[in-house]
Amino acid sequence: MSESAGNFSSVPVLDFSLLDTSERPKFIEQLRHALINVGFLYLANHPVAQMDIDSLIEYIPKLFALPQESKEKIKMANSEHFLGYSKLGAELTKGQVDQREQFDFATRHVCRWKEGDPDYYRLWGPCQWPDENLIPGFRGVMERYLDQVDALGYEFSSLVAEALGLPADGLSHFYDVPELMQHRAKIVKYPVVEGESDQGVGPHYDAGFLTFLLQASEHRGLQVQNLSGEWIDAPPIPGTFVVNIGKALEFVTQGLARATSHRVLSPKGSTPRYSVPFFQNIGLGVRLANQVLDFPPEILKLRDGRGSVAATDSVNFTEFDREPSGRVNLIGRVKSHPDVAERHYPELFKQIFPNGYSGKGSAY
Ligand SMILES: O=C(O)CCC(=O)C(=O)O
Ligand SMILES: [Fe+2]
Repeated sequence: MSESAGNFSSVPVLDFSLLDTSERPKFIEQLRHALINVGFLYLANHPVAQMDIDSLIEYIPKLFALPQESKEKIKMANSEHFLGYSKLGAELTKGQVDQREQFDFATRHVCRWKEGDPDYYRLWGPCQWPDENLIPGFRGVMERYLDQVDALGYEFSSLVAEALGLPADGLSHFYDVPELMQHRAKIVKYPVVEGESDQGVGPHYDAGFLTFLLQASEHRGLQVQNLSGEWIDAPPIPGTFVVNIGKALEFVTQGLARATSHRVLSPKGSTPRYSVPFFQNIGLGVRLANQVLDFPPEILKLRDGRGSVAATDSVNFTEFDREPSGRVNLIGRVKSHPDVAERHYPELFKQIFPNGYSGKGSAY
């Protein structure tokens, strides 16, 4: 194993409350290290209300316990926005079935697509919510949660800018116009599985800027890959988010902020693992290749000292060098959810799956 700084053996914990103290520079320094060398961090003492988090965590088993037919009523296949319910085994990562059941939600948004617009404008739109009578109060709690993580995401990206030697608003033009932004979140159940595969979700990168992950039960399972390719555990730490970097942020920071490959193993024991990842997006029309940022040489030096990333199984979202962000996202969605794509994006589906979808294709 090489000695480079990127060969981390655990994920650092950062204390958000330092920002209001004289120790602010320490936070920024730790953030810089985590961005460049790890690509993952835990965020403790963050501003999202613990009461709302606790209440969301309480709702999750109830959400999955809804009658199957009421879950199917809001299935993702209904939605050209890829929002809604996916039953166990409906999603692929790199052509392998993920053993997870999930609901995809998003921050409030009205679809802006109209005739003649690029098809990726259809990616964003309203959520499908479960019947309020069956799970009273859930929608309100989830919306409050999404609003708060949304705000944290913007605040955090200005800290990322600062840590990498940019002005605090150095990344904000990627967010387009806030009213036109939509961020997505999943509520996920990883059941205990019997059989050969323990792929909760296979090795992958996230697409966007930042991901804020709530580990909503006590199970281990999340693992992140260090530079030499070893899988490092990121067990749940109560009261924290796991924050990681997506491919878009890696691209625009010239690899300073690392998108780190990660996966989830199915839980052992007798109870399911639950999690809630929130994916912070950038504007659909932004072409990252046209956005060149100027980083101080001493920061770029830290990246160069890190060493390069070992070969990894995660190969998704490689199109940022030529396609607008929305198109990269849409391609990712088509590969993960071919059934939804076949229904709503038949042309693109045919391009990506020219021989149809066999259940074993070349999907992520
Ligand atoms: O469930 C988790 O802990 C992580 C999920 C994840 O990495 C993803 O959905 O992108
Ligand atoms: Fe992920």
